[in-house]
Amino acid sequence: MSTTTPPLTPHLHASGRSRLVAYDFGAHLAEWSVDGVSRVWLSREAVLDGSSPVRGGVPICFPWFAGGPDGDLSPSHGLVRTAVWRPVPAEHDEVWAWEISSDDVAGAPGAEHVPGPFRARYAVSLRGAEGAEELHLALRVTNTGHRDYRAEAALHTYLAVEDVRQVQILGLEGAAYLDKVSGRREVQDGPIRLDGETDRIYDRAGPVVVDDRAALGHHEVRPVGAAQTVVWNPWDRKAADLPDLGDDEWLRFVCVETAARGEHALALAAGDTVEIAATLSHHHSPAS
Ligand SMILES: O=P(O)(O)OC[C@H]1O[C@H](O)[C@H](O)[C@@H](O)[C@@H]1O
Repeated sequence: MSTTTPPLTPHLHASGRSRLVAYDFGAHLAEWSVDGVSRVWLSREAVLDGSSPVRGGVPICFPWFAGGPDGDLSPSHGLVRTAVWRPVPAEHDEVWAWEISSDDVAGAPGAEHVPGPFRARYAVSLRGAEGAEELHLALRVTNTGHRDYRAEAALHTYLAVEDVRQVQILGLEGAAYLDKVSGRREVQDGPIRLDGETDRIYDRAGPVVVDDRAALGHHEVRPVGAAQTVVWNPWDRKAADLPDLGDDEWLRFVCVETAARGEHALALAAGDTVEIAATLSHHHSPAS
């Protein structure tokens, strides 16, 4: 008997200069390219059969980030990342939209850690401002229960870069952050330059500019509704432990994540709806 898992069925969309690929699994936007060049990065070793999370694109983390407030929850980044979302009609400039609720994940591993009943809607939109292509990602969460609770969330964006060692990240100068590699709290001194494993939770939302100097271009991430920015790259040694990352692929991305975790988790009063969103754009020429 064969144990091969069939590949996920992709949604494909092309308009203007943009091309998008997404899956119902995790409501995962896997790729965004403009004029054939990746802007949102996908690992060439990404597992695309639903047996594990997709490495790259924009994983949705909810209702906890990483291992949650105390670091002991699984699956990592919450259980909607590996759940199949229901496509729902797109509105306005949306390309795709999906929904998922706590009922949909009842019984899934980790369901016992869900802080309360919820309904989530996620939409991917393409917006063009003066010929520039912009990608807009919005996660809206409703507390469908009768009790207030808090939940963590993140849009875990993998930005494609030419060489992460030459990138500088602007917009977080002077921001306090938790360095998850050293375990220390620090304050960002000047632009961020990466020179080793980087896993930091900044207590500041963007806008953030990723100056990809080797590619003579820059990304912009403009978040709404979340107070934090996570910057992550595993670097060579940690990358070698990740089976879904090809050799040297760690050079080709930096994650700049729009996040609400820990004391900045989303406050969901009974019946309330909150949204976290991020708009991504890319421009040629270095950031000034
Ligand atoms: O390997 P994953 O579960 O996709 O997580 C990848 C990374 O996500 C975030 O950036 C976290 O801050 C990191 O600690 C984690 O290693």
